[in-house]
Amino acid sequence: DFLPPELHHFVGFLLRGLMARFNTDIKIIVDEYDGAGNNELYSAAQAYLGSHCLDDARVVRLSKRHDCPLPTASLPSYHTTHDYFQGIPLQWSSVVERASASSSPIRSSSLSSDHRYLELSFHSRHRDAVRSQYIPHVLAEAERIRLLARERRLYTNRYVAFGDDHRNPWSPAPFSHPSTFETLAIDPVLRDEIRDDLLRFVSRRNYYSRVGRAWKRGYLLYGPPGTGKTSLVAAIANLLEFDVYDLELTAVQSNTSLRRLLVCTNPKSVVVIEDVDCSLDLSDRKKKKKEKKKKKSKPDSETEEREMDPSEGGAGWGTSSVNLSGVLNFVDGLWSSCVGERLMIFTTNHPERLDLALLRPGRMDRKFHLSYCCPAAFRVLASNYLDIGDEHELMAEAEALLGEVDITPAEIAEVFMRCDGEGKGADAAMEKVIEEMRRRRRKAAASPPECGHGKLGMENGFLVRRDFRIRGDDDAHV
Ligand SMILES: Nc1ncnc2c1ncn2[C@@H]1O[C@H](COP(=O)(O)OP(=O)(O)OP(=O)(O)O)[C@@H](O)[C@H]1O
Repeated sequence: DFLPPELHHFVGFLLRGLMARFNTDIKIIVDEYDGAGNNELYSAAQAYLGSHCLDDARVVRLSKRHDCPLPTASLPSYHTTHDYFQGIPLQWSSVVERASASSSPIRSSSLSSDHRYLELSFHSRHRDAVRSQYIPHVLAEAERIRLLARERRLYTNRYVAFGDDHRNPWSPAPFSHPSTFETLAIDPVLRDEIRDDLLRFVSRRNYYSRVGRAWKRGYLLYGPPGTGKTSLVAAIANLLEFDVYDLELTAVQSNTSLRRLLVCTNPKSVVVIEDVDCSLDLSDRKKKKKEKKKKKSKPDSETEEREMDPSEGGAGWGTSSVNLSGVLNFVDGLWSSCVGERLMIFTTNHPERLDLALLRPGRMDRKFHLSYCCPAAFRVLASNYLDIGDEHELMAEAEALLGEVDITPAEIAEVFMRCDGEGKGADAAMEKVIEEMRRRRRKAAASPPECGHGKLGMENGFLVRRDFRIRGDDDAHV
């Protein structure tokens, strides 16, 4: 009190200098923000200290993120904990400076008004060991803790639709589609083949890394509408307990956005693009070139008409500028180096409209044809919807008719749904379906064979396109 303020300052300065000579401790300050954003070292140290504190500290701060089943621990503010690394005693303190008390330039650049930091103290003789070994150790441990938490994530699978929130384009919801491989009415051989392929895929983490391939698989599900493509996607997600990312290509602005979306997906996910032939122009480039040539040779008025035809699609439908190259990269680009297994499923009613580059193995590893209802699939539907089996008196007739007419599982399911379950209702439902199939058979017998061109088929497991035109019964040009 007797000293003038200037002397105060000077004496304080001298005393601090003197104490520093005797004090051999060193302090490292790890700020929460580093001026440009979050300081990764701060988060890593908090994760490291959290797991450390859980073991022996008297006070621990716990928090839980919505997508993580386990809470994460950290060192509470204004608390201190001790650590030993290779015999070096270390002390960590969590400090918060209120806005008015702090003069840090970093605080002003952060969003929070408080300045949070961790203070690491240790003896000066350990300076090198701390810098070159302890800090990397903290970072590595934090990464290990992060991966462990991720692995322990509960995969109650989610349905994630593509939304318009720019920062979080995927809007998740719990996935609870009831479709399973047991309820699916498809050829049992095909069903088992798909199931085996999926189970082999998910169990082959090491195999994929050994052969130098990204751990991903692409499926093309093709076939007429109502044959169970969407139901199969749901059954796959349920079988593997994967999240479903439902992507609407036309809603994606650009190839870059498409890539960004994919990077935002989690491991153990199915990315689905339904009716891919309808969303963008991903048609065969060779075919398009031929068509262009044809167009040039046609009169002007006809050309204009074709240019206006929206059914031709084309990159840039609506406001989207996603094109074939973007989709090819999306399916098989460098993004696939993202950690974890991913399944990509495209569905279409018209596989012949897709560019062959999209169909090649590596992009579409397997192509599954879901076709009209076969007898085995019919039995599954009859059992699920009507609770009847092979012994039903009309079963044999229904199965015989299925060999003659095309009817989809969706159409049969709809007839079954309209009747009241077991007993008389089941008989009536069977009769209705049989009547409908008889009607189709009569119609088919009365009408001439259909003209068409460009058919798709499977040959030795490969998708093959045969360009041919049928003009009549015995006038087929291949
Ligand atoms: N194979 C099937 N097994 C069981 N149910 C089916 C099957 N196929 C169709 N269904 C029934 O028909 C409805 C339509 O099926 P789904 O949407 O899976 O067909 P899709 O092939 O995806 O049709 P689209 O090509 O028009 O999208 C579903 O609600 C489902 O109940």
